[in-house]
Amino acid sequence: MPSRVKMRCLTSAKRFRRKIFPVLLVFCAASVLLHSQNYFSWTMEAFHLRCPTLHSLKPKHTNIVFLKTHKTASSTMQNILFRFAERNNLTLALPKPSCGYLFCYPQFFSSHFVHPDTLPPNMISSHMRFNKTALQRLMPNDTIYITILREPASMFESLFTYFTVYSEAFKRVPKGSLEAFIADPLRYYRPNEGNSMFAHNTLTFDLGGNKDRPATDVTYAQTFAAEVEKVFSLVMISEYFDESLVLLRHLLSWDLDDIVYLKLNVRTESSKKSLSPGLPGKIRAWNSIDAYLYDYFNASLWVKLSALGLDCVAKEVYLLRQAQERLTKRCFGKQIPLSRSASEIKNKDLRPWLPSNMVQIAGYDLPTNITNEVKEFCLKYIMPEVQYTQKLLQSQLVKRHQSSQI
Ligand SMILES: Nc1ncnc2c1ncn2[C@@H]1O[C@H](COP(=O)(O)OS(=O)(=O)O)[C@@H](OP(=O)(O)O)[C@H]1O
Repeated sequence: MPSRVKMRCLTSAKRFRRKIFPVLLVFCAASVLLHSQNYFSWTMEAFHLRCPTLHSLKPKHTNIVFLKTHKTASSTMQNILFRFAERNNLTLALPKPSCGYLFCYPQFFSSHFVHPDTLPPNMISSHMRFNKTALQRLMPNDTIYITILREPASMFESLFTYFTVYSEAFKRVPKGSLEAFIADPLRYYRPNEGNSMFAHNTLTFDLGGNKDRPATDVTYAQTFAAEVEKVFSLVMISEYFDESLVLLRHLLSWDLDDIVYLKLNVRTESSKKSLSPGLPGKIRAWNSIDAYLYDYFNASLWVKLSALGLDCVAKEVYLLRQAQERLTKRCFGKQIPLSRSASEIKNKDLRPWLPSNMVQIAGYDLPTNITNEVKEFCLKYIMPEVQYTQKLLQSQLVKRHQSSQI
């Protein structure tokens, strides 16, 4: 070979090696990440593709009030917060035993309802009737307030079925007929009797508002929505749960693994009633303040999503769902989790609380052939609210006891 040609070959070989080296490096790094035990984090790289970069140096926000509204996917959201609090060694304000697993609802929240050994808190997320002043006194100054709403017709159908035996109004209705109730609600509803909040504008009540203001008082609904907006940095929407979580992740500078979840507190198909045409409109009219709030915050959710970029949101939702599929495979060995009605679940700690035997709530059982490490990991995702609350209270009491002995 002539020496000039030889020289050219050697130079291009060097150039090739120089080019291939970074490619190989990237490939190796990707494959190490893919096969590492860190299940979800690798997707974070892809995350930044179409999204405004998260301020990676900004610490994750940890001081949070989540107002847990009724029948809105709030148990699923609470489970996300419970796991986050545990992983990050945070203090969660929990109800004192005499309040049950909620903060003496339906009374307005008071710091007297908090178990003293769960103070001072970083987070609070159990059912309560919202009381801004009491919470602002209890929580750190930089606390971020979040809540969740659901479309009023499907929410009311869920409330009606779930609280059939708790609400006097619902109990009065012949044959437990939702149609009969909504045809003439004032025949069955008494505003001042126990548990009346499950039968009229439940979201408004949970948010601390007046559930019984007349539907004609549109100014009340408008003023109330504006007040809620001033306090809550994010109002999630149950129908767009994953999109809401993307906003939450950006608001709090959290990672993808922080928002991965499995659905909790889902009724079995046999416990759901379909709504005949015309019924949703009547339900909205009866719950007119809730309907106003829902429309208002659904619109503001989409303004926020658009500001983040719908492309970015779609990408993150896709990655979240992929992470969920991997979680499901890891915990259940297949694509679809072992969801079953509460009575069929072998492990008592995994049976969701049932308000009566007239409604069936699905929960999860774990396969028997998984390692203890996987079991420990998966249990947290599927543990129902009551059992997880007890577990967290126990572990916070132990921690408090240990630190008082040092
Ligand atoms: N991720 C997600 N997205 C949308 N919807 C979801 C999700 N997780 C739970 N759910 C539905 O939320 C309903 C239960 O709500 P809550 O957990 O707030 O109920 S409770 O008040 O705490 O009992 C319950 O609704 P119904 O099944 O119609 O009763 C659940 O199916």
